[in-house]
Amino acid sequence: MPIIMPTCERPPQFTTKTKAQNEENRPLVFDASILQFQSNIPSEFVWPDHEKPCSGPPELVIPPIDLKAFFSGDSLAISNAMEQVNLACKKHGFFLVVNHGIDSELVAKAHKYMDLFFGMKLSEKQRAQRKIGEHCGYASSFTGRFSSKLPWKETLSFRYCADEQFPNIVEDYFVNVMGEDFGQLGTVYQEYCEAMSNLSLGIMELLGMSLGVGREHFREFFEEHDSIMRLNYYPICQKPDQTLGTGPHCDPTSLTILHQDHVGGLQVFVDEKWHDVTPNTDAFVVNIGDTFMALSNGIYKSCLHRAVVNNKTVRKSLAFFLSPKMDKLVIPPTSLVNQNTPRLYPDFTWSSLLEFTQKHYRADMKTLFAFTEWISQKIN
Ligand SMILES: C=C1C[C@]23C[C@H]1CC[C@H]2[C@]1(C)CCC[C@@](C)(C(=O)O)[C@H]1[C@@H]3C(=O)O
Ligand SMILES: O=C(O)CCC(=O)C(=O)O
Ligand SMILES: [Fe+2]
Repeated sequence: MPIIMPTCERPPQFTTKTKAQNEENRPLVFDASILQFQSNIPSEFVWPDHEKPCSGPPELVIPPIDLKAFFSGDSLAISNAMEQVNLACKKHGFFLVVNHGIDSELVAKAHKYMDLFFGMKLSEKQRAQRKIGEHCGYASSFTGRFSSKLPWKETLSFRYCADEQFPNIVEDYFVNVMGEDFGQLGTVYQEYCEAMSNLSLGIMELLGMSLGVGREHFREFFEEHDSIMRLNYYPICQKPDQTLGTGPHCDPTSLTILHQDHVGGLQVFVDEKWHDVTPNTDAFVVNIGDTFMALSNGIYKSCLHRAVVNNKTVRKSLAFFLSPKMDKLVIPPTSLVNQNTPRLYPDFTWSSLLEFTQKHYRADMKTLFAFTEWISQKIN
């Protein structure tokens, strides 16, 4: 059965189809289990020359932050961690954390169950198919959402709420969407999200101290967070220099805690060039997102990053996107706003920014700028 065919009906906003792509009006399907063996890749997956992966990028070398030392109460360790975070977040919004206390067995199980889920037949995975305009569910390269610059990846995204009203939200998601047989898988990701929730609130203490607004400020802001867990699965690609696993972007969310496997592929844009982030399976990658950049009144930068693929092996990453309650107003602490640093962004809710990225704009490196333009036009 032919795997990649011209795209079918025109989803709103995201599709800039040419007539040729619609002539056959046949469904575009990204079935990685077959596509990865095709020597050429379809034009929809070929990125423009200026965005294609570059050969031999330098490695980003930054000292990991030792969280165990920070939480030990040792004043020197605390000031070191605050300084490291402050420098990194003011420059590129990216840092690594080690001695984080997350059970390595739990991380290993989370990766193992990704192999199980994404190794299923496409029709099985499509039982969790993500609907247009929604951010949860299974997506295979967003074929129904975008029509060019398609990412070479499959994803499964689901919600995690740190709210006792939803004590088993992840387990329930898997059982309700995929069936009772997926209960164990749901339990592992429930535990993983709980661990990510604790870790991200701990990092919020460090960020608050490093910005001089106190340990509790951002921890309290995110106490009842409504976050997104995303499993990224990057199939082997025969033409890895033609495409991208995830295009260049800043995460619209607040804080991303990412675990990449041993394969490597994450790149961060620093000093005007792309840098490889060498895999370190004992570390978590942490990056500032657009919403936290607004919360810090632009002092901390939303990290510009992307993911490349390869022709040898599958790559996987686990991304936890910390986000505030949907209706919570994103307003920086008053101490970060003064004559020298006036307000950079308008008040907004996370739900409005999320909706913007899901229904009106493909998140990239200019999302927050485009969003502020969009809401100012809506007001005027
Ligand atoms: C709120 C979100 C939208 C995306 C997933 C989370 C945080 C990162 C965003 C994303 C990964 C940025 C690049 C484009 C995107 C479409 C993707 O490649 O997956 C974005 C996600 C999304 O809109 O589904
Ligand atoms: O897979 C990676 O290393 C990066 C993925 C990413 O940036 C994302 O999902 O937002
Ligand atoms: Fe990202």
